[in-house]
Amino acid sequence: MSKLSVLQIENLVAGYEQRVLLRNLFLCLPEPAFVAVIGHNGCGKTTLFRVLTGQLPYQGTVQLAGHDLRTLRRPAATGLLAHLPQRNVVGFSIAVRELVVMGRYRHHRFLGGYSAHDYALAAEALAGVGAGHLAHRDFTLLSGGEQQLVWLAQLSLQDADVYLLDEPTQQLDVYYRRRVFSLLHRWVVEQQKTILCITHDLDNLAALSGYVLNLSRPVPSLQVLSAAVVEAERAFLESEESLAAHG
Ligand SMILES: Nc1ncnc2c1ncn2[C@@H]1O[C@H](COP(=O)(O)OP(=O)(O)OP(=O)(O)O)[C@@H](O)[C@H]1O
Repeated sequence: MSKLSVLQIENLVAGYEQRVLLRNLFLCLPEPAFVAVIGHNGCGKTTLFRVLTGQLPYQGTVQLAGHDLRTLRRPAATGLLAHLPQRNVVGFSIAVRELVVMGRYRHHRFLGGYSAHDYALAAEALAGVGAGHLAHRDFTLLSGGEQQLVWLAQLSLQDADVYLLDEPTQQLDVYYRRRVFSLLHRWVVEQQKTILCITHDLDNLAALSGYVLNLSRPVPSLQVLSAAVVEAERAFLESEESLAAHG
């Protein structure tokens, strides 16, 4: 193989005090790729993201675009990684377009305002997630689903190599759920991004191309997405056997 994997994980062990959640995980992500990270509640999906964003100590090796994760102080600031957490709260009134344009923060000069170009990109990003009409609304007054679309628009402006999304469709209705998955698919195909997306929304996965990583499996590994694979993983997650293994 001539090209380094954008994300390479070897023998990763991580968890909390008495509880190891990720045990000897190996992962070599092809680039670009869409990876659906699935598994039971509490199996360690968000914990994996906490490792990748430098919020949790771990054993083993994690390489991001050829850099040892331990040597990267702030992967987001260098454009290697962008992260959309499960809960993102804003405690003050702010216009949607002002929140979205902050996705351009790496291009922003200290004490300088955002440029007309930045705002044009923010408008484009909002339109891309189907939320162009929300640009001038107060973010804090939007519905949970509308807020989630705004976060996705902001994320798309960060222009990172690897995107980590923690249940991005959680609060969305059926139409927007499908729309978000096809948007993520476009980021992979058109912009060559690599996306790890935690989701419980198995219904939308079968139609996508990419991979699934089931962290409830005793030895999780990347599997190529297909209707048959999604059904097999659903059956595994619904089985008593898988719950017993995880309990
Ligand atoms: N700071 C912490 N200290 C101790 N235990 C924690 C801590 N954070 C999370 N946990 C526990 O670790 C387990 C895994 O949590 P994690 O958030 O990774 O699950 P998850 O797979 O993302 O689940 P869900 O699908 O419900 O979001 C849970 O049982 C959780 O209670």
